[in-house]
Amino acid sequence: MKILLIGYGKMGKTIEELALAKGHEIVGKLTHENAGQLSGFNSTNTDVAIEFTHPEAAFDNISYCLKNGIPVVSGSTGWQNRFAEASESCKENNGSFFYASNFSIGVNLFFHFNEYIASRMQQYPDYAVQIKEIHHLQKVDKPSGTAITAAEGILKSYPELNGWALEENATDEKLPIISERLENVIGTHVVRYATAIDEIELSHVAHSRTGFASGALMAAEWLPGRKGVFGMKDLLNL
Ligand SMILES: NC(=O)C1=CN([C@@H]2O[C@H](COP(=O)(O)OP(=O)(O)OC[C@H]3O[C@@H](n4cnc5c(N)ncnc54)[C@H](OP(=O)(O)O)[C@@H]3O)[C@@H](O)[C@H]2O)C=CC1
Ligand SMILES: O=C(O)C1=N[C@H](C(=O)O)C[C@H](O)C1
Repeated sequence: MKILLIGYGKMGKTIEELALAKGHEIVGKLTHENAGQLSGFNSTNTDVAIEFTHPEAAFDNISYCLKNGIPVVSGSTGWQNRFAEASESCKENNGSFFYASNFSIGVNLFFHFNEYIASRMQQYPDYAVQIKEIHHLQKVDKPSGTAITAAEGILKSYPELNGWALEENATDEKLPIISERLENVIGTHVVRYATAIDEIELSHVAHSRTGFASGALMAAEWLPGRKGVFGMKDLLNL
């Protein structure tokens, strides 16, 4: 496949390595410096774009692909306020759009178990629920996209909670998310149910970016030829 990498940072480079090993061709590698070259790509020279950039850049990159007939896989986080608009653009353009806040199979299993555990724990109100995420110092958004997806999975079973909030802004009716930034942490997520007596935790710890990159590549191989908005539940049948 002819793959366009929109974003050639930590994720773009890891995806490139896996894609080349699988015999794919990289037709472009876009960063801040050459972002203007995006206008040279279209459905005649690109089979699929993989977009891992920045909260400020993701929506425009995805829109460009959808308007120009390029199936697009995006993992950028921190732009969820425009996700509905991107989905609408996908419909209007009869496009192909795959989004995941986290592409690793392990995290998607974690999401699945998280929803099940929340549905059971909701019956034990003594247990206070919270999420903690830890990432490297370069991460620009907080909380992580993964923590937000996990929060949404919990909130389905906790109608008494009115959304999530970062711990520093949380009130009693919000699901608190603690965000920590530490050197060289790839991505750690923990859901904790605690009383004064004991606690129960579900955690996922990424040891490298390979899981994110291989999931994104799997999505890129799967997407072309399918029309609509898709996610990991579609790919993994979870
Ligand atoms: N869904 C998932 O599984 C995962 C998601 N992520 C998310 O992916 C995103 C990228 O992460 P990561 O690779 O670690 O970040 P990096 O900062 O390492 O790389 C970002 C890349 O995007 C480029 N970029 C920024 N703006 C634009 C633009 N307008 N057009 C083209 N390229 C642009 C940067 O260019 P330059 O270097 O010139 O600034 C850089 O090459 C983040 O939002 C992160 O949260 C990360 C890991 C997994
Ligand atoms: O920025 C990162 O590095 C990561 N971002 C994603 C997120 O915000 O959830 C996924 C992963 O945790 C790594």
